[in-house]
Amino acid sequence: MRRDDLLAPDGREPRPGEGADAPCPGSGSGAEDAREAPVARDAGAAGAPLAGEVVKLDRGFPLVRLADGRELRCEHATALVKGEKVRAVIGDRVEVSAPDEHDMGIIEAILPRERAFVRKDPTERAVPQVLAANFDRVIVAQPLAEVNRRRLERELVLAYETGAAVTVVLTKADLAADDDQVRAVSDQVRAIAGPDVQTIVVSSADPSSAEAVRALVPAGSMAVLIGRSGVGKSSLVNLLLGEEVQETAAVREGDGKGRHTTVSREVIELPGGGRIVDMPGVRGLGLWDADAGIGAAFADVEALAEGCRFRDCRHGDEPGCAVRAAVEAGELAPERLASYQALRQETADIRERREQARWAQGEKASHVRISKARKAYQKSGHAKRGRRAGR
Ligand SMILES: Nc1nc2c(ncn2[C@@H]2O[C@H](COP(=O)(O)OP(=O)(O)OP(=O)(O)O)[C@@H](O)[C@H]2O)c(=O)[nH]1
Ligand SMILES: [Zn+2]
Repeated sequence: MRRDDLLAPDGREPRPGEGADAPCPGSGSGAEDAREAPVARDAGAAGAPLAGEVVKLDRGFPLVRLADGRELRCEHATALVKGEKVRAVIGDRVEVSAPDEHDMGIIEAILPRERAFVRKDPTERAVPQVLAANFDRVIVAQPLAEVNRRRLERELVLAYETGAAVTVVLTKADLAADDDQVRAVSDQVRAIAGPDVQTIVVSSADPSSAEAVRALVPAGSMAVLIGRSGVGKSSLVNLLLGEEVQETAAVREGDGKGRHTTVSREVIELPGGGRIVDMPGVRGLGLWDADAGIGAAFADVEALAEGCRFRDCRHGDEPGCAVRAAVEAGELAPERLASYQALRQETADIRERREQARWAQGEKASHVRISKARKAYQKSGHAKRGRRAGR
């Protein structure tokens, strides 16, 4: 997908589905089908496309909520997906048609995204993958008693890169040894996340702990919730809802169906009018465009780097490196510098792969142009005449 697909467009129409009453049920199959109202065929088929928003994505087809609140399963128009790997993602605003002969709607257009959460496609060498669009906040969940610093740094880079507001939620606080551990971990996380990021401690043993999170997702806004499997995202969503809507691991383990991992992505309406997307299955978080994200997540390192003698200092063994000096003076943790350098290297590598891919594609395209030109030439008869003349 082209980068400009992700850029901010103009003013927006009101979000379709805003103020809808019932929260979406869990990811169990079948439940959502019941809510799919048959679309007024003539409305779409008559010409004017219907505005909608992708509110659920699972292994099947996107579920689009139309401006009037009805929901419709959709497939992509062939013209939209031909050649390019364009797919509507959760939060996308789309235009759909509903032709008479189809039992599904057709996504004719995906409107430019105000914001997108993008990672490197884990199955491809140099292809981006958009996971969600048009949200206002990214909530990064980490288990308080087992914070994975490197994963947190990566999650923060990706979250910052979106340009949305960022919050860290430390989950399962009841598993902490004592209040001292809660305070110590919160302080460490604050040091990593930076002074602008709010860090909230929650526990499903204390439902009121989620209040501070709910306050960050006011009416009309949407948050996406990321974090590794089992960190307690679904449990947090249930706390925010005040009821069991998202199925959690414990529920599933109980019925002997093995470890549950949420597979669908859906927009969930919260009681206060805000909306949240539980983003499951985000295991690999390969960086795509991440320069701004790294700059924001490692603002401390970049501020120090201003003092390096060379503008392109890699903070290795260059003379006059202010960053290394800070490490040696004990002002910057060596592992933080190591993370910074590793993430910078990762973006440099992906950039190079993109260049290579672009180059290879350009070569393929010119090959096609040459063989087309050759065929046209041969068809025109010039080739034969040329050959005869050369004899
Ligand atoms: N002790 C304790 N356990 C919790 C808490 N929150 C969640 N858990 C447990 O942690 C496990 C995983 O919780 P989930 O909410 O399903 O985790 P998830 O992040 O949604 O996992 P995926 O759906 O795989 O992405 C379950 O067994 C929950 O009961 C908490 O605050 N305290
Ligand atoms: Zn340096």
